[in-house]
Amino acid sequence: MSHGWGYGPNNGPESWAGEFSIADGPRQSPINIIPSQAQYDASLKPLKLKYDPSNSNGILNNGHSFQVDYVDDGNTSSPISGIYRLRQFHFHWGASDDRGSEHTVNGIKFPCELHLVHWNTKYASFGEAAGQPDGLAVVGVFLKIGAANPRLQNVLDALNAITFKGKQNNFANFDPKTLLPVSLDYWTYDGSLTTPPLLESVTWIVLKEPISVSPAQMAKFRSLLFTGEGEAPCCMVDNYRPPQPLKGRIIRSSFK
Ligand SMILES: CCc1c(F)c(F)c(S(N)(=O)=O)c(F)c1F
Ligand SMILES: [Zn+2]
Repeated sequence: MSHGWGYGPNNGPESWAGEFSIADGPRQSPINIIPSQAQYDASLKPLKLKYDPSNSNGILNNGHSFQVDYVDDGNTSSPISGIYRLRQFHFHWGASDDRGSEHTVNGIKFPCELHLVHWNTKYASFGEAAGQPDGLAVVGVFLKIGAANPRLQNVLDALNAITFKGKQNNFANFDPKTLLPVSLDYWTYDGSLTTPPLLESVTWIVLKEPISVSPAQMAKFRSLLFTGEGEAPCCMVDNYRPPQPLKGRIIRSSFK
């Protein structure tokens, strides 16, 4: 019997506050972004993302999503004001194309959302940074149904080997910068992890421009399982937390 948090009827986002009281905290994520209410901030720096593909370290089905991990003790890249290191990237998606993203824009849900998780190297480790209000920076990228995205294909082809929870495989020399859209215009706000432990340590950087994904590619995401080998299979879908109360926070934009 699998215990612990998840996305099912008995252990999903509405139940997380039972074990993680910060779920009702002042800076929870995701949120609904209303562009007309965002404040343009000319002092926001352009996003400079630079990664070393040789640091990609493997792909893992962690039972909630899948993630591509990066060796994060190498040289640093300075993607956001300060020195941040890429730790991993992962996705959230729906059972159908009408839902799946965590952030929404004017209440619109996208079928999928990519998260690139970075930590602030003013702290000694990811674990320490995750407990600090300025410890993490996550870049969020929406995926929108359209033409097949060739840059996603290497990642999707690797999913066949990690269908079950706990499965991992090599995944070398992948530059996640190739997944980013042309425009790096973004919204930014102070938030949290969107999964337990829901720590309020994330500066969110949500890109305005989505990348494309085809219906067939979305079916690849949905071929994963939340469950392990030998368990009754449960499709890995709808692994997203819905938008949380803004509680007076300001959303800033890097663009007019
Ligand atoms: C604890 C590892 C972890 C996650 F599992 C996670 F889902 C996210 S999220 N959805 O907020 O980007 C993180 F940022 C993160 F660091
Ligand atoms: Zn995420």
